[in-house]
Amino acid sequence: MKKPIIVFDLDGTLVDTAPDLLESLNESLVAGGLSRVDDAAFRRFVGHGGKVMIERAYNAQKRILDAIEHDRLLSVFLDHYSANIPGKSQPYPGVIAAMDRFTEAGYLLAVCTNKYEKLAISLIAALGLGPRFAAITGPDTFGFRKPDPRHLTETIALAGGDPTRAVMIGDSQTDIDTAKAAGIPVVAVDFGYTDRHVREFEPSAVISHFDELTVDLAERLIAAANR
Ligand SMILES: O=C(O)COP(=O)(O)O
Ligand SMILES: [Mg+2]
Repeated sequence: MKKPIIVFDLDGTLVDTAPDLLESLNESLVAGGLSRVDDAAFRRFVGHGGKVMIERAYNAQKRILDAIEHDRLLSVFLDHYSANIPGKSQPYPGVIAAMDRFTEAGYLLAVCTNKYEKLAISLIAALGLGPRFAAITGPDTFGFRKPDPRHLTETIALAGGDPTRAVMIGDSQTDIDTAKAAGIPVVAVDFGYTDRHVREFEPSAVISHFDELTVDLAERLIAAANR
């Protein structure tokens, strides 16, 4: 029988990557002659990967970005980001203990992120978390990215998890929309990267600390989804 599975989003959910993403974004904006952005602005731009983040920062400064310049700045961003992994990034409080609880209860763990797969794998490895995950997938793993539900369903399949006993954990509208489209319950953390409160996107549950992510909560959400 396939195992139940918890699928984590990465940026803003599993790991607080904001200081490093912001630094690398600013590196690319300065390379393009734009002003640096602050942490609050960054939270409006993140969620769909580095390329969209740069595009949103450009739009906010009312500048036109052609395809060649976009690719050049994405390279600046990616080179800076990958050279600095893990930087100041840290797993959120309580997330390691939460992963231990689920592993002990027989769950698989996976990561489904809009960060490129290579960056996600190297960040997770640098934090010493790699062996915990049955799959780590990015937008380039299958060729579709959240909110396309196939990014989530294919991650579950790759990990060997049971799609009828799966829960997604995320911090943004992107994650909530993805899970809903896949028919999978979703727990939103309220400490991640979004400029609107996650409650507005109507997740199955909201938590403010990983201590609240119990096996009992996951089982209740799975039971409700299968009724
Ligand atoms: O890098 C991003 O824009 C989002 O990454 P996430 O899907 O792990 O939140
Ligand atoms: Mg996120």
